[in-house]
Amino acid sequence: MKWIPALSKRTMFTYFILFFLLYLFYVLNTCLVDERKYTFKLFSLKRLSTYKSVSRRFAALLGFSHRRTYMRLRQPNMVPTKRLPDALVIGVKKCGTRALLEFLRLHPDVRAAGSEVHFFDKFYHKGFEWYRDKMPPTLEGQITMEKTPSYWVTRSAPRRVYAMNPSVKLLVVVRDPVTRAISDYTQSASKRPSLPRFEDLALVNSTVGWGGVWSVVDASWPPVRLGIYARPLRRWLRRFPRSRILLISGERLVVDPAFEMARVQDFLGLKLVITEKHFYFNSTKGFPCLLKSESRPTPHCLGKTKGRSHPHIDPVAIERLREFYRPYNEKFYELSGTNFEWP
Ligand SMILES: Nc1ncnc2c1ncn2[C@@H]1O[C@H](COP(=O)(O)OS(=O)(=O)O)[C@@H](OP(=O)(O)O)[C@H]1O
Repeated sequence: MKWIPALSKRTMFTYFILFFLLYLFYVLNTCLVDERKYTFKLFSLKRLSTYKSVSRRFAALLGFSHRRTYMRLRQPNMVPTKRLPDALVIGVKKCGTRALLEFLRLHPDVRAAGSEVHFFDKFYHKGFEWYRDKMPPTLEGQITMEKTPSYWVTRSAPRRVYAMNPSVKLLVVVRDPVTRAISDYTQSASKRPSLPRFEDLALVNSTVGWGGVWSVVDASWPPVRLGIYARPLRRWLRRFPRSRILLISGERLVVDPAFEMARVQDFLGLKLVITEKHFYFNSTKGFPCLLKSESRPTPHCLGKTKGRSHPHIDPVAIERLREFYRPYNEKFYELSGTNFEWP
């Protein structure tokens, strides 16, 4: 212990300062380590909010202040995390599912995967970890969402969705099945210009009893089959109560988006944020578009593939299709408890 008096006061003070700086450096690094990934975050002006929270943690670790804030930040749900969806847009193809999701994204409490994930139909074998990783990070109180219209007609989807979360909320956009079929056909024809006429695919010749030929609706053609909404709805209702499934009118989503979005926000338990002040009708496009918002600084419409002009269809074929769908629509109104009043 002889060496202690040998140290001058000045040397001891220098050592003290050095140790203190070392301690500060250690504490700062501890704060900068991402709690989930254990990687160091580099300083950048864009990360101002990160530094704000880091400074709070730093102060708290030093025992200065912000103790309560620090404790709050320590809770895992204050850090945005990827979660399995709380709500799904499960269908129906070509009924306005993209519009619904884009409108919902205006809500600060909604975070949705940008593209269709196709987990419950194509990638179920990849497991829930894979699915969760496709989701955007959300904060506690925010809703995680995804839309894949093909879930509606995937036979195993209701069981799989139920296995993920029996309390999940399901949204289904439906539209007059005749217009839906034409929209579906228009999309295919835009990719394959050599596609036969709609009328030739939707109607097939059938021989009737007395040897005559009569054209009947081809219910096996996917654009026609998909418009029989009663069958998939029955399958979903076997797993989920009607109160967990919201049916949205594709027609009203176009003529009165604010009204339909109020129903959606209510169903999802969100505060009413998306109102008529978010929309304007773009007469060139013939559809409602979005006014500038917090998330987008300029007004914008959905892309070119949404709201295409449809080819002229022979009114006789249209009438045949209407007759074909009528009993299925009635069944659908009965099951859903809503009369959509399609012609
Ligand atoms: N606001 C707005 N802007 C543009 N389009 C709108 C809008 N609201 C509803 N729609 C209708 O949405 C139809 C496309 O439906 P989906 O988004 O479900 O298509 S898809 O299944 O995802 O391919 C699309 O069908 P088409 O008109 O045949 O292109 C539109 O009729």
